[in-house]
Amino acid sequence: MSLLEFSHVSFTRENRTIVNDLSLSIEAGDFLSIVGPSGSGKSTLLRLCCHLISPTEGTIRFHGQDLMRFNPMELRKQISYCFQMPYLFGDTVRNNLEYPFLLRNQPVDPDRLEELFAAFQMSTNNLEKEIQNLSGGEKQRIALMRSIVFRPEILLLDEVTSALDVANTQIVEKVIEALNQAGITILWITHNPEQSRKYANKILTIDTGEVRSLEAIR
Ligand SMILES: Nc1ncnc2c1ncn2[C@@H]1O[C@H](COP(=O)(O)OP(=O)(O)OP(=O)(O)O)[C@@H](O)[C@H]1O
Repeated sequence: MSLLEFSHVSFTRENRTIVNDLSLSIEAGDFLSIVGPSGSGKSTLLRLCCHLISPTEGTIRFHGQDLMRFNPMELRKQISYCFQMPYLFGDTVRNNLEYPFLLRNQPVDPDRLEELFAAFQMSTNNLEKEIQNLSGGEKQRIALMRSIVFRPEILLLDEVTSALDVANTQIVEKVIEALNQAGITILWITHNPEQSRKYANKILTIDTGEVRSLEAIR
């Protein structure tokens, strides 16, 4: 059984088909790069994966069960989505990184937060920084940290290095590679052709909402 399976999925809005009859199987441990022109439906595909939107037609199965039947809040603990435009809330970085613990009624684990900052080669002093004072690249990394405080089963990444310099892009790539090596399934939208081939075992090319190719490269 595939971990996540799309069969004949379409998504239509305002008489426009954004995803068209898409079928795709994602296996546990896959590292899938998603590429394709702007507006081809890549983000829409990720939104479908964690039930931020529902298919107009077709079925998505997670562990063999209809994704629409999972409680969306519970589902998003297992399938975590890191948005293209980092969405941070509250006043400080700490508010954002403590939120996943609150959601699970668990005490905040300072060691886990330290471990995350160490992985991203950032100082824990950033915890007290105000969101409005963060750079675009800092926001991107804090949003990514928040998505992985608790390791999800599937991590959905939407151009998460677009605001980062070369050095920080490499740091983030290594974090993501390590997560995949630890068994987390990754679906990663990237516009960078080199990045798309560096770590992935499969490359999905979509265009006008349809699968153009699914290439196994490892
Ligand atoms: N809920 C919606 N209602 C109407 N149009 C939508 C909706 N969601 C997406 N679209 C449109 O569908 C198309 C595909 O959008 P999507 O964000 O999935 O593309 P993308 O491949 O991720 O693009 P980019 O690479 O530029 O981020 C776009 O033209 C977008 O405006």
